[in-house]
Amino acid sequence: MSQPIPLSHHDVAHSLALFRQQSPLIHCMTNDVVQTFTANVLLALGASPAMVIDAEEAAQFSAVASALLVNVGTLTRSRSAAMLAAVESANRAGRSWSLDPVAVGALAFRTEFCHQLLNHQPAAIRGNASEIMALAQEAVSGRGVDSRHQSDAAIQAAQKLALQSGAVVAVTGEVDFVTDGQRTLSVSGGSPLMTRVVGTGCALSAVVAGFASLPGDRLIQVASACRVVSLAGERAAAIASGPGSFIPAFLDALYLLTPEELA
Ligand SMILES: Nc1ncnc2c1ncn2[C@@H]1O[C@H](COP(=O)(O)OP(=O)(O)OP(=O)(O)O)[C@@H](O)[C@H]1O
Ligand SMILES: Cc1ncsc1CCO
Ligand SMILES: [Mg+2]
Repeated sequence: MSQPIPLSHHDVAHSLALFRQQSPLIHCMTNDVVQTFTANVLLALGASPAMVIDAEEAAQFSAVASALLVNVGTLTRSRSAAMLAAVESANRAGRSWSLDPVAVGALAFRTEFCHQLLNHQPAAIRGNASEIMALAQEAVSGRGVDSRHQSDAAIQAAQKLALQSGAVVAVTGEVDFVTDGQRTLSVSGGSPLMTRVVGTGCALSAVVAGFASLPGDRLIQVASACRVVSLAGERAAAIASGPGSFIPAFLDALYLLTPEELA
């Protein structure tokens, strides 16, 4: 398997232009902590979020939305049934779905559920190093929702997970690595401040779900999602004085990003 190569600026510019043009409708089945932030991130970027969670409605909606996100951060038994119904319906309708395996490996029910979901053809999986290593069943000591591993330590796990599941896998941290199992791209940028507010990873996963639904090379689309978010994060951090002012600056930076300046 090849060494990571940097994502090209030209590819990010092209993907963002396509994302804005298509304005995907993104069905988010996400955790209770990040609902509003996730919706605001998608709106700032020019997509349309919808948080539909009842099992029957979710199955109905995932068949018509552009993309589905499943995030297990505040999973319950009944939510897992609704998520599975939505995933199966998205697959039947030929829609792509993506997974954020929050704290997988640390807790039994979500771990079992995430492994079950891997059999349902996810288009993309986005997690931190602990999560990606747990999902690929590498030896890890998961601590919950924060990663204890440098993302580069998880590259091999990400490649293995991509080959096992067929998904493009993004493992995020100081540098993000995105792989289809054969090719691996690196995305730098971002800011440590992104880890001092809740939900940047979860919102990134919703953006990944949207980009993964675009036509073209899915590896490049998912890496572009990571770059759009890391660039907005680094711009916001440059003007924020702490976590409180970071959030509005981050939404503004997402809104103001243009394909022209990315190229
Ligand atoms: N040390 C860092 N330096 C720069 N950027 C970072 C750093 N750590 C994380 N990021 C960026 O923050 C974003 C979220 O990634 P992270 O790996 O922190 O997700 P996460 O652990 O799932 O977060 P959460 O669960 O709180 O939503 C990504 O865009 C990533 O590139
Ligand atoms: C803090 C927290 N607890 C469950 S989900 C969540 C947000 C994950 O990023
Ligand atoms: Mg997370």
